Amino acid sequence: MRVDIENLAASRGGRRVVTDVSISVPSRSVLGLLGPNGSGKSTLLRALAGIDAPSAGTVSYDGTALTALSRRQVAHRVAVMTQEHSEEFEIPVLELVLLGRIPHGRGFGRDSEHDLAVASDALARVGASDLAGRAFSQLSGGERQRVLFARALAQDTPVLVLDEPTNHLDIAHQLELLDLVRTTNRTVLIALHDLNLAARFCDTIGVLDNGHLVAWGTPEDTLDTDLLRSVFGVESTAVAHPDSGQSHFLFDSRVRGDIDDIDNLGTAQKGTTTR
Ligand SMILES: Nc1ncnc2c1ncn2[C@@H]1O[C@H](COP(=O)(O)OP(=O)(O)OP(=O)(O)O)[C@@H](O)[C@H]1O
Repeated sequence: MRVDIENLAASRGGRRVVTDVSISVPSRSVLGLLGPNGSGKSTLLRALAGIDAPSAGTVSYDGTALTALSRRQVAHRVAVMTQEHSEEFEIPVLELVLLGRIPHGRGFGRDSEHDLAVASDALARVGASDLAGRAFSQLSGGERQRVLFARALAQDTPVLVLDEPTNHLDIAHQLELLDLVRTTNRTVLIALHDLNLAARFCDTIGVLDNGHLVAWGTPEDTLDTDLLRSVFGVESTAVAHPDSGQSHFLFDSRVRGDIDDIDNLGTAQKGTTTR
């Protein structure tokens, strides 16, 4: 399913925090959103998933504006994994994953064999079958993240919106989840902080800075040391991966003078006298 974003603006708390974003995301491709803290990634994703109405512009799925669809129709098209989730879910993990089936069913307690099979399969795909009977509230941060990803998969939608789905995961589970994202055959809109993983797993990268889309294209065309300096305020070195040849960024330092206190701390810890 194609996702078109045209001249989108979005607000949080009555303040406009995303301005004039236009991107077209082809069906079954992965768009990675990058940007510093507070640059508007979550706000943009909320608008793309129909959680918040945009303050200007449109989001359409295969040519139909999200605002023209009912909540149920939206739930058939997009599954969302946001950063906010209740820590208080006392229900067992399998029940939580089954909540992803609600748009397909007729109500609570009416899960079919098919729903159970889809939910169990989703848990297996994230390597969390052993957690099925555990209370969600008693899981670790990374376990919760994998279970919530399983719920999104179980919703069985052509579009997935994922807001930093890997931030609690160990490296093996980060790679596993992003492998699933790549091979899931859906249109995926994903916010990430790890630039190297984003470059490896996303077809297209969009870089937000202070609510503006400042770069958009393939990872190779988009990410370079100048952009990382101007948007993230870091000095970096690009090296080619010995096998794939793909650029990999080594982060050297904050741009000098950007945060003096941190610079001073870093210098003191390294025991150097140069600044
Ligand atoms: N519920 C809210 N009410 C008011 N302002 C908000 C709210 N949520 C976010 N904001 C503000 O909107 C701006 C964009 O926040 P957003 O969460 O979209 O950024 P982000 O790029 O996802 O950040 P991060 O990388 O830290 O998750 C920030 O200035 C933030 O303080």
